[in-house]
Amino acid sequence: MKIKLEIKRLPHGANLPFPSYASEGAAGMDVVSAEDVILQPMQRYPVKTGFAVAIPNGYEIQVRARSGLALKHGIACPNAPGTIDSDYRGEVKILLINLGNEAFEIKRGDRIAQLILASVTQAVFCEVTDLDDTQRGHNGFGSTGI
Ligand SMILES: O=c1ccn([C@H]2C[C@H](O)[C@@H](COP(=O)(O)OP(=O)(O)OP(=O)(O)O)O2)c(=O)[nH]1
Ligand SMILES: [Mg+2]
Repeated sequence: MKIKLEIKRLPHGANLPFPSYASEGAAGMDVVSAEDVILQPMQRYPVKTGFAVAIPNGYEIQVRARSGLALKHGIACPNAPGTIDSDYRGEVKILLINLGNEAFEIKRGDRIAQLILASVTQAVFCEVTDLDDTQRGHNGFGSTGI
């Protein structure tokens, strides 16, 4: 089953493909840049996509790096995974960082990241004075060994 997502093209997104799955079973929709950018080593930049979306209640979009760009050029999402809230109506931007040693050139239309539609359950805190006992208790951060 596929969830319908409303998408609005912005003027600078003219003629660009909307995010799409590169294979039948892909988890992420590849998203393309709406601008030419040169990302210097260690530089962060919010890359324009040229569209805005209205995500249904109960869902979010996660922005994740593309593994190929990460492996070959060190292109990562510093906020990984980026979060697009269901009530956000602004332009979707892809926050990238160049962790490589060389400048990385992005051309308008290049696939720069992938978008994953994911369900979200909101929580409400309910304060208590004591939590139930468990075998793990306070042990964490490698307490079970490597
Ligand atoms: O990679 C991203 C991450 C966020 N956003 C947009 C959509 C998201 O709904 C909004 C806020 O993101 P987030 O909650 O991660 O950032 P914040 O620093 O908490 O900002 P805010 O105070 O606006 O929630 O910014 C993007 O376009 N791309
Ligand atoms: Mg926030």
